[in-house]
Amino acid sequence: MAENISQDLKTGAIFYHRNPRPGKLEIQPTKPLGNQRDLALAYSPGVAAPCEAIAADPAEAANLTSRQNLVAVISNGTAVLGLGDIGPLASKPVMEGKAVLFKKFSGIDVFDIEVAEKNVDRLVEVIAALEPTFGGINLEDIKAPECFEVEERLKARMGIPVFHDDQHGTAIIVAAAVMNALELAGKRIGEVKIVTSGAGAAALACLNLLVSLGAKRENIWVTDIEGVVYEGREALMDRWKAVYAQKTDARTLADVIQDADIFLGLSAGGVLKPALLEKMAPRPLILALANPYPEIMPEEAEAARPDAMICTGRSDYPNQVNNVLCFPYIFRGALDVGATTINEAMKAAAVTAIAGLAREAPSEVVARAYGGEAHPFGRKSLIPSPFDPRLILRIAPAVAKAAMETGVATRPLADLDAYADSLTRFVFRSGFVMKPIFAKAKEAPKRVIYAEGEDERVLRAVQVVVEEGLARPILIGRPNVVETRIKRFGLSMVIGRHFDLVNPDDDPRYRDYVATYVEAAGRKGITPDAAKTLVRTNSTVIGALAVRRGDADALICGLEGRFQSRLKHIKDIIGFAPGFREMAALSLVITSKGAFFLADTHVQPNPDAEAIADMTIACASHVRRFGLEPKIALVSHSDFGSADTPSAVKMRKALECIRDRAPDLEVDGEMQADAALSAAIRERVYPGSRLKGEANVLVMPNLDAANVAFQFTKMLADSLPVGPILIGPAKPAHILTPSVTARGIVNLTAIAVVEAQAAEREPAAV
Ligand SMILES: NC(=O)C1=CN([C@@H]2O[C@H](COP(=O)(O)OP(=O)(O)OC[C@H]3O[C@@H](n4cnc5c(N)ncnc54)[C@H](OP(=O)(O)O)[C@@H]3O)[C@@H](O)[C@H]2O)C=CC1
Ligand SMILES: CC(=O)C(=O)O
Ligand SMILES: [Mg+2]
Repeated sequence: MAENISQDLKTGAIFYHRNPRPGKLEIQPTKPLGNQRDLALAYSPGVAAPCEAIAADPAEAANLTSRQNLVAVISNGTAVLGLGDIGPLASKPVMEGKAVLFKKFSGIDVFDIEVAEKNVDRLVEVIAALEPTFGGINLEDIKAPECFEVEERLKARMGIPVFHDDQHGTAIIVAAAVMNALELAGKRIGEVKIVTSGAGAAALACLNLLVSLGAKRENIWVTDIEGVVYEGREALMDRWKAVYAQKTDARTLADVIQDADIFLGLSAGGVLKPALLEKMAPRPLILALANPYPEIMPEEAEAARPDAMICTGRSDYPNQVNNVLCFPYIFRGALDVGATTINEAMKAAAVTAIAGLAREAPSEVVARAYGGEAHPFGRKSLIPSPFDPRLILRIAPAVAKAAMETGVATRPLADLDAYADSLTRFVFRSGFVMKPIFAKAKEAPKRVIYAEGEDERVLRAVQVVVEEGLARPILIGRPNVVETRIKRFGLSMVIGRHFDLVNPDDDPRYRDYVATYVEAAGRKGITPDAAKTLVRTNSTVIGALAVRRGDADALICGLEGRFQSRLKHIKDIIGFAPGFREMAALSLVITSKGAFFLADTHVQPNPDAEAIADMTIACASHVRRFGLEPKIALVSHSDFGSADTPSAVKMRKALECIRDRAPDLEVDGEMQADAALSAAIRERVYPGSRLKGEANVLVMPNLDAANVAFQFTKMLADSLPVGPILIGPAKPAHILTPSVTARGIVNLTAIAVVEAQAAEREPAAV
């Protein structure tokens, strides 16, 4: 079928695999190996200690080696995609590809193992002997019927999960699509007629799973290259296929497709002719899943049957049935509880989780992956997209729970909710650090007004805010525009029910807002006429006035335009919190090495020592809201008095002010950034610093330093930025930057709600 891949894609794929170095994988150590001692720990003689511990107690292998996170993807190359028996060496790019997907989607390490062996007995021996190395075995692209026997025998022999993905991964996704399609068509699984093209690994496994979910064997008609599988047929039969043999005179697909509700194609391209579709039952489900060229192209199927729901294996059409929707996550759940097998209950849990996710509102990541075109649940969105970041969050915990309930978990989890939360590390890297903020926000959600209520990122964020119960959103925007966009982006929130709307073209409070604006900013150059215009046209002004008047508890504005002009409106209208002479911005970067707060990244070009002290003390209370104890470094080019430049002197003076005003803060300076982040380096330049360990708050001498450090870390460390958190307004207000994502807006919303809660308790707290 390779001739059906475009020449452009072929050339691109060869280039991709060849450059900049051959293949798609490398192995990375996870422990340091920087000196003699590391060498002695990692290898001889130190390594003897973990060896002995495992010899004494094999369960220790899960604590002392990478085994519990290591899966073997094993093929003998006999049924590679739809390419057939191209041999183990030629299958290696597919197996390396699976390794990449395992790692990227669920953090699982994989050794791809291509075995030159077709004999079932010998293949089983080779694979069974690998048990000490791995936490699980993913069999791949081994042809039917041998694959059935290989898997059955390995499952019986091995104490770790053995999962032939072409069978069960495919079956799980197909079952989820079938459940959702039947729901939309108003049909019951026990009553539908299913016809297959293909009676191989994938097709038979799909049928077995559908039968376990309620499909009736007598309603299933199997066809393959020899035609209908009937009782008494001798050519190309095996005992797995024979299970579905019908007592019939029908011999071809055309003979059995009459009134079929489901066509399940797992065979070869082009075998389903449009004329046959006309015979199918109303609202049929067509699963044309041969790769890369389906049994029928979706355009042809749709032309013949406009009422059909259509799935293919391809990424360029809706409803892509691809086993990547499942294998990274079913193994994640299985490995995390030390499952000895992947059983029927675990598979059923995965089906339910996938089917359920398709019914949730589409996520921002999915919309971006599909150029803004994500379909809400319906005939074009029967199953989730492979890019849906929620797959791991839904599937892995469901699978882990099912493993525990059926007694196959050797390391059961004490707290499944905590486990589900921990999986956010694979998705939203802000997950852990933001967790306490989200939890606090949900306790007492506040009214947050969004100045750019028509913006796509804001609308997507507000959908999440509503679903997670973080705040009561108020959007500034025109009702018809907001409504149309909600529909276009496939969101489910409803004006008035889930959020409120301020229509800038027509709001009964217009006169009151103008009066408030004149009262707040009349002495700052805002004339009554200017106020009238701005209250109609400037959504930041409207939002800030709503916060000042108590119609909202916090403001989120920005995305596009100038930070400083928004800041001026906030200063003019909301004003300063008691004790503040200036505002400042605290930005958080979450990296693989930890979370670091930087100040002032956006507001004061060159703060004096007093202003540095003000912002440092204010930052400390913000950092505590994240459940973190602030460990603050006043950073500079100078290390504890090594230079007397004006900025070094300023930072030393700032330290004195802070020590006077907040003697208990763990803060020191001035110091270089490496001394801030490494206690060992700090100890060398100044033994006895009050700052211990690694700083988590770095206060910079000026805006250039802070902003450059922030942007540099954001880009080079592949980190996730949160903020900027505006410090110093009388009530919470934040200005988004152009690069913010919907997830970033959700984060800032939660922060604003927690600030509003604090401001309610203690007005000086913002
Ligand atoms: N979208 C997805 O997620 C997945 C798609 N697939 C695709 O499904 C197909 C089958 O894979 P798999 O089950 O692993 O392979 P197998 O080799 O185990 O099975 C192939 C089956 O298709 C039958 N077949 C082949 N050609 C025809 C034809 N012209 N008409 C009718 N039946 C035919 C074969 O019959 P016989 O044995 O008699 O030759 C056999 O029953 C491949 O195209 C593969 O890429 C597989 C897994 C996942
Ligand atoms: C997707 C897959 O596993 C196959 O086509 O074989
Ligand atoms: Mg495969």
